[in-house]
Amino acid sequence: MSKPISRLRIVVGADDAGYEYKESLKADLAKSDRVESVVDVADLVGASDRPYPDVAIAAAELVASGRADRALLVCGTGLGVAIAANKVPGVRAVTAHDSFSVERSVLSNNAQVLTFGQRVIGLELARRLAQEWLTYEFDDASASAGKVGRITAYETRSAA
Ligand SMILES: O=C[C@H](O)[C@H](O)COP(=O)(O)O
Repeated sequence: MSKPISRLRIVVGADDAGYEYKESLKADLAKSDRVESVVDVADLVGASDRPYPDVAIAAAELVASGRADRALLVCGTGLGVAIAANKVPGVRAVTAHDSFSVERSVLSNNAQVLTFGQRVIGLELARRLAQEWLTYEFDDASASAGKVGRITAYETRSAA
């Protein structure tokens, strides 16, 4: 029997360029039986028009501290929120706009943060990719684990 997938605590966030997609994705996540809870960064930082680095770092810090399992972030391209989230130690954030990359972001890279660009992909594709993303769970016993571990080891060395 396969292991049941964990229910996820997800934080969502967007800047002004990603607001509409974030709202739509948040509503989808709230309805998913794979999701335990959804927190919106805007409710934590007190505004929905914060620059993308503020949003991404606040979300990534929730993931890094263990208060959230994953983050789904949206800006114009998805790139700025990924760059900013990746500055938070322990966080692996990717922009992925296709099904295979979304799958591998979890199964190969154990990325906890997925980002989309509202100005890049259609809403229905973003919604579908977010649903697919929920179905993947990293396997600590997989061949990919050692590779991800080397990223973490570098991070630990460089912080010393
Ligand atoms: O990566 C950055 C995002 O796309 C952001 O939403 C827009 O940033 P800009 O206004 O600096 O282009």
